[in-house]
Amino acid sequence: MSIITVHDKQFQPYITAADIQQRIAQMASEINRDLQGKRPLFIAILNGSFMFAGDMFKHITIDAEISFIKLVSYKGTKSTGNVITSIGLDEDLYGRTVVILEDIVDTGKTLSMFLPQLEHQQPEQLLIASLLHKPDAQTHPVKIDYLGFSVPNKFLLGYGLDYDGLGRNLPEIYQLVD
Ligand SMILES: O=P(O)(O)OC[C@H]1O[C@H](OP(=O)(O)OP(=O)(O)O)[C@H](O)[C@@H]1O
Ligand code: HPA
Repeated sequence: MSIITVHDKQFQPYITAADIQQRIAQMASEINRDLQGKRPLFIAILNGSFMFAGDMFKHITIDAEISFIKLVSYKGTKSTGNVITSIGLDEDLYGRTVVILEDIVDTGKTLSMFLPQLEHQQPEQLLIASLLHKPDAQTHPVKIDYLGFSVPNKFLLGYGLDYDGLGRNLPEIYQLVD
């Protein structure tokens, strides 16, 4: 692995494909152990989580379902501010064990705005699995139940994460060179 250029910026190798795969297998085995008999519904948040979700789900050996949703942000009223809603969620979450699959929790804003909408449907359990977390960037509290890697507050690329549309196809994760 070496330094790559995407658009106008340089990125250096940060997490190898092998390390990502190994960590995901460990996360999946924790989930298999914890959620045995619960028939969890995994909800993957597009676009970024598509690779993580696919690789994670291959390691899930208990009965489980998966659904993919896209979050849409729009301007609410003066009192509600910006609102995040989802498209593509057809399942009824009432009484279900739900596991959200995210590629990254950065500021935490996306999930902290969206999770109350899921909680409103009264799932039995609402769990978060995120491949990456930037604790130093977080401004909105989000409790992550299954975490792949805690990372510094630097822009990342690859394995689903993009820089202006490019780089999602990289099998490893790169860090912006500053
Ligand atoms: O914790 P936050 O600061 O809210 O950032 C995390 C969110 O940002 C990314 O999505 P993005 O909105 O870039 O869309 P994408 O998945 O389509 O790239 C990522 O997939 C998370 O959903
Ligand atoms: O570090 C990042 N890289 C790409 N997309 C992102 N979305 C939130 N954080 C990031």
